[in-house]
Amino acid sequence: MSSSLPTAETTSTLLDGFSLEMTGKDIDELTAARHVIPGGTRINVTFLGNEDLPMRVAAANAVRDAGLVPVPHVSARRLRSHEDLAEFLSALNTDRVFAVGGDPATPHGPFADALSVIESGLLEAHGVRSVSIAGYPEGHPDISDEALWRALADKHAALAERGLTGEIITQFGFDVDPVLDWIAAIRERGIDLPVRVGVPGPAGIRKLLRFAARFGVGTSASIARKYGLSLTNLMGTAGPDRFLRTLAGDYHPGVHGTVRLHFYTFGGLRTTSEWIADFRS
Ligand SMILES: NC(=O)C1=CN([C@@H]2O[C@H](COP(=O)(O)OP(=O)(O)OC[C@H]3O[C@@H](n4cnc5c(N)ncnc54)[C@H](O)[C@@H]3O)[C@@H](O)[C@H]2O)C=CC1
Ligand SMILES: Nc1nc(=O)c2c([nH]1)NC[C@@H]1CN(c3ccc(C(=O)N[C@@H](CCC(=O)O)C(=O)O)cc3)CN21
Repeated sequence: MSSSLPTAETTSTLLDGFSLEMTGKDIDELTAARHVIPGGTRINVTFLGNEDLPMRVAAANAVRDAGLVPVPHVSARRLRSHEDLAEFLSALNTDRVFAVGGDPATPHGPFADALSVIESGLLEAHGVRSVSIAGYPEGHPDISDEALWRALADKHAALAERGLTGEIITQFGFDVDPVLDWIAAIRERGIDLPVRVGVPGPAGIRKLLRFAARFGVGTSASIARKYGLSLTNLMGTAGPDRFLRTLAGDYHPGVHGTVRLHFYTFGGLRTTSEWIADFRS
């Protein structure tokens, strides 16, 4: 892909409609960040092992009370039963969710993958109208590319059959090239869902490398250099400015279709929100 220089306009357009992510423990962060987050911004709320239902519902309600749009995660493998899912959805009272497989190596209940949550019918039965699904430009450490491609096609078809709108949220990464190559590949496979490119929010280099290692995200020396991650000065911080400029420069609507941004905040919802406000100004 020929790298072209991004204009301020293409970079700003790319940032339109960006979404953020928080965990159930980040409500104070949300309150602190509220003044720099545009009204109506979507905020994904994680579904992690160290959170419980009341925490997840409280976080989603805090997002709504702040005039923002919660997108609660539903981690298939962490659900203990159909009732567990039904109880969660009725407590959330949300019209959109992010349905994701979940990190447990073995499912805690009847759902082994996001497709089975979609096919349960429980989402639309509880008022959900839009379902985000996960995407892996760089593959997944424990799942074959073939399984990921098949699951993506099955989820895309299942959403269409059920009249549910959707989008794809990609795993964060530090290298734009595999992201745009992957988006071009899904378009060739007829998957036209909007793609929210996962972007690491600004954070300490040590923290970025720790989460990259935890989630199987590539941080080779060449990728680190491209991103501006110094692997020697681990005391420093790094933001996604180069990543976003490269993405804006190499993005072609005719090839890649609708692309937006999803910022993973790693506990830094306020830092990320302020960084985005500065980057846009
Ligand atoms: N923001 C987030 O929370 C994100 C989480 N993930 C993680 O990526 C993995 C896959 O998620 P999806 O793309 O929604 O997959 P999926 O639910 O569509 O499943 C795709 C295929 O991988 C298998 N699979 C799913 N999770 C697995 C796991 N933890 N270990 C082994 N096999 C698994 C499924 O059985 C299925 O065959 C999950 O572990 C998920 O937690 C990925 C991206 C972002
Ligand atoms: N495979 C996979 N599983 C995931 O759960 C996952 C991904 N990928 N991709 C990116 C997002 C980011 N995720 C997370 C998970 C936990 C924290 C977390 O523990 N945050 C702490 C503070 C962070 C710190 O300071 O270390 C918090 O309190 O929010 C953050 C992001 C979950 N996500």
